[in-house]
Amino acid sequence: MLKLEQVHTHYGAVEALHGVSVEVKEGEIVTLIGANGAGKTTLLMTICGTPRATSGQVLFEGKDINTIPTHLRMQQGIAISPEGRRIFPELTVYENLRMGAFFAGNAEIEERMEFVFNLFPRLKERFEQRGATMSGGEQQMLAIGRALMSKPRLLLLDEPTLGLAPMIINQIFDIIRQIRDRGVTVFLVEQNAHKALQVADRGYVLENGSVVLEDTGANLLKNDAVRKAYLGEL
Ligand SMILES: Nc1ncnc2c1ncn2[C@@H]1O[C@H](COP(=O)(O)OP(=O)(O)OP(=O)(O)O)[C@@H](O)[C@H]1O
Repeated sequence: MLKLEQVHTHYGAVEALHGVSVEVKEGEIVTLIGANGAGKTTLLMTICGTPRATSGQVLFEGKDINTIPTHLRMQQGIAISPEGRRIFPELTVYENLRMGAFFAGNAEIEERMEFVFNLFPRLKERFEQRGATMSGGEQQMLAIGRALMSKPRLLLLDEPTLGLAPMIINQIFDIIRQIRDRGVTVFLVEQNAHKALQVADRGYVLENGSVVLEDTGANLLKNDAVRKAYLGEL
């Protein structure tokens, strides 16, 4: 579904990704782990097109999307729940969700809203509440729900459990599984390596802008280098 081949991304003269190749197949949950500053957010944003890859290919369903602008990539079926959630604090839950389906007609919005409320009953209960007044976990649910409102085939999640309490973290991982089971492919960036690899079909380890390991989630959990650097074991 998604294939990055030898992708290089720069911020000005500084190269943040040094020839990264990553694949996400339809129906998978793929996890990307890595230390602070490794380039995880840059990788997700390169898929979205801000910034664009300076060389290499970003293929979505076989087509190179690197030359098309971000909003057209979204129209092709990619959505992101960004780092830090970036919900609209002054808007209500309902209004935030509508912003995620900007180009859809009313009937379609209702259908998508039902899909989101089914996954997140809490959002339905609070649909008139302003974003800013929601708890961290609720805001994260709203950010994921808003991304789902564009009816993506590929959902990119950037650190969805950052700063949340353990119980909420478990809920979010449970919801990620449910999203995949309902037909949306997931590419997940996480610092919470243990849970993120548990939920993953496959995973990648990014270090200093390069992929250094790739394997099934189960094998990465057993890998000595991963256990030492990312799981606090050994
Ligand atoms: N807008 C920017 N301008 C210049 N350099 C940037 C910019 N955004 C990120 N970088 C640099 O690119 C590198 C990768 O950053 P990135 O945010 O992708 O890492 P990350 O793995 O997501 O880290 P974190 O887990 O801390 O979010 C870092 O060296 C960072 O300083």
